[in-house]
Amino acid sequence: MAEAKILLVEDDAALREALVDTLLLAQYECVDVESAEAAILALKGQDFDMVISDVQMEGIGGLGLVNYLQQHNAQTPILLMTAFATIDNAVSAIKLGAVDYLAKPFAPEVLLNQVSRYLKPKLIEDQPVVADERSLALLALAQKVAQSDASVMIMGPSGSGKEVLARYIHQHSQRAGEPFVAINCAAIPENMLEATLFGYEKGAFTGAYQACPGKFEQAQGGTLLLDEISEMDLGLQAKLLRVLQEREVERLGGRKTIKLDVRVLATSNRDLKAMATKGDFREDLYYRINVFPLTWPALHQRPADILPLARHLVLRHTKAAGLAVAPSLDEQASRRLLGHRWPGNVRELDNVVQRALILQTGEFITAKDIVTDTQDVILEPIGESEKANEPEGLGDELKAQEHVIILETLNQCNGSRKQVAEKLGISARTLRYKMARMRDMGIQIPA
Ligand SMILES: Nc1ncnc2c1ncn2[C@@H]1O[C@H](COP(=O)(O)OP(=O)(O)OP(=O)(O)O)[C@@H](O)[C@H]1O
Repeated sequence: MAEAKILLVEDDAALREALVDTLLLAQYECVDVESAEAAILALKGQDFDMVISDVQMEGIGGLGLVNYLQQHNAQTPILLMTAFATIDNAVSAIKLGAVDYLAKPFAPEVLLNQVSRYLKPKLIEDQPVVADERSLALLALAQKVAQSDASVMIMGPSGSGKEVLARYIHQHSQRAGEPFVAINCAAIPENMLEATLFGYEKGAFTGAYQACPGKFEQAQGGTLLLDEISEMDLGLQAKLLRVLQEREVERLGGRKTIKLDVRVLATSNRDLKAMATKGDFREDLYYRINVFPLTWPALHQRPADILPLARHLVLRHTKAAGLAVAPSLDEQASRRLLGHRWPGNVRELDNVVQRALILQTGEFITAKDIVTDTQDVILEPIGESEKANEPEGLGDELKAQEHVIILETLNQCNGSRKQVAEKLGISARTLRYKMARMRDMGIQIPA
């Protein structure tokens, strides 16, 4: 799926870091360089949807870069920034082909307003929403695996997002333009699963009034997801193994074999290896499908995902209901979400969000609107004694200390993200995510 990718050119390192933060938080992908020359090299190696560049830099500078773009990438919009906001500069930049001009200093919203005129934010609708380091690593791995044609076994507890990850792999694979077909092996009656998977000819069984292609054929050229594969009976597992080995399928009651070009993904929330050891799942099928295993941790093991996911789900349901404005989560509601253990994972969070949208009034979702699957009463706002019992009590305190350390170091380093990351011994990317989460919690971060 296309993502908006921006090339940022700025020779002031601290400002560059701050601008990258602003763009990343607004869901844009961003590559940053410190000169127009480096920008030209980057433009030769990859495609960008937009360039944002300083004007006054050593070398050919921003105006030289506008010239280059006009000659080589005329369709890529370039937005310029300069500390010397003279009307002359603005006029010459626009004459040369820049789409617009920002006078420094400017607020992050001003930049984002300008950018959004030329680009749509990254599509998040079908994409997994993640912020926790563990989930980010999983997604990066999934993206790599997507490039190959290997079978992937996606594991994780119920409702953790296995199907979302399967779609993500398909969308990032060479097969993205071809069909993605999912079949839930647990939801289809045992006696129908074989016909549904492999298809059948007219008259193959009572009720087969006309021929019907199976899911394998429907996924031709694309990806087939065998959801909850652990629920398939052993007899059918043997037939599935044969289809995967031979790469061809024969419809029930048919004589013709049909060559297949299908990538197979499977999911399970049970321990398939243990099932195979006990003889409840075919070991040979297990090894054929488990070429690359990917596992979602339970939601409570990736707490940084909870609030971004909740916001995403609020937006999704508000949009589906045709409402123009989505309510925000207030601090107490956020604390309650972070304090819950989420046995039902993201699906439970989805239910909780839907309930909250029914219960809430006004601009905010408050703690009393948060009713988890194990509750049947509307709660009072969290009191001090209750807070002490929350599993995340200690976590919150540590987090608060971390926030103070980050803010103090930012002050000491005059806002230079690079120096802060070095001083704290974390990567610039980790720092960005930590700051993003702090902003999400309403903490003001100096520019
Ligand atoms: N990372 C995510 N980003 C956005 N939505 C998510 C994410 N993870 C899960 N969801 C949403 O949560 C719900 C459950 O996800 P999904 O069906 O992928 O889980 P699952 O692990 O396949 O569940 P099951 O084990 O019951 O088959 C869906 O509505 C899905 O859109």
